[in-house]
Amino acid sequence: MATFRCSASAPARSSYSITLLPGDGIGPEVVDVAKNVLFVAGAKEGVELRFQEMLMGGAALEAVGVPLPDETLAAARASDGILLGAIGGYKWDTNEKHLKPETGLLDIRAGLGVFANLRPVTVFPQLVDASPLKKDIAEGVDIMVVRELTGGIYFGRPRGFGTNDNGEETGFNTEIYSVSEIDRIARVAFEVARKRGGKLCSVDKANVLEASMLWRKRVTAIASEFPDVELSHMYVDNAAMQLVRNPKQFDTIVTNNIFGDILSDEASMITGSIGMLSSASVGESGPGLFEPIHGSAPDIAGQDKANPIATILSGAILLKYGLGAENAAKRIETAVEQTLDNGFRTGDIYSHGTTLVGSPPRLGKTYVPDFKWKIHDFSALLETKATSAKSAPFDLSGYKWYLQVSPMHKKNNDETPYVALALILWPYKLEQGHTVHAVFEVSIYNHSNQMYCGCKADYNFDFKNSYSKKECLIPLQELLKSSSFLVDDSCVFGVEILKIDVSSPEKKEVVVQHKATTVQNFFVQKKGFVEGTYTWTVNNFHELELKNFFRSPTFEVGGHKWYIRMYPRGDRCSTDCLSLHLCLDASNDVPHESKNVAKMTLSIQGQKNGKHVNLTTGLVVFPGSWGWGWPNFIPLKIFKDPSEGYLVESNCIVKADLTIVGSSNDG
Ligand SMILES: NC(=O)C1=CN([C@@H]2O[C@H](COP(=O)(O)OP(=O)(O)OC[C@H]3O[C@@H](n4cnc5c(N)ncnc54)[C@H](O)[C@@H]3O)[C@@H](O)[C@H]2O)C=CC1
Ligand SMILES: CC(C)CC(=O)C(=O)O
Repeated sequence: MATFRCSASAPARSSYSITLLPGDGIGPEVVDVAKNVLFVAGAKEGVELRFQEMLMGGAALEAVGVPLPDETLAAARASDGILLGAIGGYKWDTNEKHLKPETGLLDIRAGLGVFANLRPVTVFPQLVDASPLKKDIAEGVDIMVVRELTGGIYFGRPRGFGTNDNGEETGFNTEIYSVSEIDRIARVAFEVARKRGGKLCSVDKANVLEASMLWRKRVTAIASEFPDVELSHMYVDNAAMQLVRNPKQFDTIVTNNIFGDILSDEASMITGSIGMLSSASVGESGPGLFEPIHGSAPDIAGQDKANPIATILSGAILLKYGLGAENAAKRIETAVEQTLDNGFRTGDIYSHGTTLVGSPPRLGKTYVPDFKWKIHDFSALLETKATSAKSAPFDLSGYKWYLQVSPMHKKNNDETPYVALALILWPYKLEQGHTVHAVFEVSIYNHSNQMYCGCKADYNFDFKNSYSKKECLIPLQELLKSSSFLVDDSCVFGVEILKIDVSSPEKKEVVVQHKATTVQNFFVQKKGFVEGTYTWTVNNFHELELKNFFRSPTFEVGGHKWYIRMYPRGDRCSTDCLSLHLCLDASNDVPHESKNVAKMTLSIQGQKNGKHVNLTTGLVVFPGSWGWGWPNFIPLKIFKDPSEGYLVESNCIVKADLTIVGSSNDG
């Protein structure tokens, strides 16, 4: 007799509503990823998923003052399935019980009547090395923990704080189970065990606790309904030990609420990380609640470190058991396996020789951007070894902006190259003392779900800080292997500027003018880059030093005439540095339709020890452009220090290396 709802038997439909409860900490990060995965898997199998995000936990406390708003419970009840991230955080740890995020979680479980919590503990062969247990112990482990979820000590009454006979403060809880509560979870567990290896181990503390004594009595009684399942009993302290000594002895475990909570966290480590364990909570009727077993992990929240697999797999069980959409679920399971096969790992499951990736929650859905930049022949861009490429400028709200892509950007302490984007504000229009605070989204187009996805960022631009921080979007290897982002060796990047605040002596607010989208194409030359080098020896620096700037003779590379401009005391954007720019000669006629894209390196040669100062950037030759360079090329103190060898007597040597890597046009 099946006593829990499994909608594999529900009538197949093609459209379902899913309630998302992102919650707190890493909850929104992992739910965002899982949502995208669910969307794509569903779409590929003709299953339309309509998502509705509701408040819960600390997020709900902040917004409406309660951890489980009535609307959230109502929306969850009315939907076909619920995907929950995690709740909780330091901020609410000392709140009164009814104002704790955890109370919201207990209330939704009770409110939905999801008394049976199924937690699969499966060691992926690819992750055996990530397990802290020896390979021969961890390999092949496949356990199902069936945890009772709406009874026991988490809900039992009386509970509270009091005073004992000595006048001392006390805290107390009640571990209580009724026969019907035990019988129904036992039946679920026997059903589950019957479909698996046919072995059920009931875990309790019947040597001490009355609630456990009743538990053992009833589980034994229910066993008579399942003669094909072999039942054993184990005390919880022994079970905790056996799980690390010999986990393969277990097939299905059934236990109460608190023991299930603790033992499944322990068991998760056999698989490598708590970030791997999904769960399904089901009741006799109504939608199921699907959630990773981990909490909100405030220690890593917002740091791009969360492992989203537990939530992604919770999404897969939602599809399979919640909606009966087996094929879409299978797609997700296969995708997880392929990701692991391809060697991608978040930090919690990282092992030597694999590729460390951040959880990609940063790739949340973004607006369709103001500025779209399509890079054709992306792999050829990598061959140029360009550290970055810059778009031609686009105009917005009275300023000139650029997008910069760095295809191999490395974060601190992380060897993984990422494709990163930065927004650049052309600084020369900014007055001293003006700061432009821009809130923006940088994104990459996902061809699979036809969405731009990326992350939100903000930056205070001023005339000395014209490049925003580089925002890592996706590991380069992941981009190269994906069919979602890279199509025909092309990918599309974007930036949407959401808000601009200018603080200046006459403080003004700028209304972001969302005009027609600007589109640019960047065609990377597949081979045969045009290259040129020019060396300029300045013989009389001390004489020229009195000028604001001076220039080299003209030289020609790639059909353009160039010269180098030096500001011996720095340009208006520099701070005690020598400024160096590469400029286009006025006689250039730059065509409107297609502009050259180049990589340039300027260097000042070390004449004593061969230690040169080199700086490299990408540039686009567009009508009206006159130069590119660095206000702070080298501090004047170092440049003029005779021991450094950059200025010898009054001589210095400047070199320009130019490579035309492609062309750009307006799309
Ligand atoms: N279902 C839920 O929403 C649960 C919520 N909580 C709440 O979460 C908060 C933190 O509790 P903790 O005891 O620290 O447990 P936790 O599960 O949030 O974190 C324990 C450890 O595991 C790591 N971890 C967890 N999930 C991870 C993931 N996906 N990827 C990589 N590492 C991960 C964390 O960084 C931390 O070091 C508390 O407020 C607690 O009440 C705890 C357990 C369950
Ligand atoms: C946060 C608690 C309410 C529950 C818990 O730890 C869990 O169910 O994993």
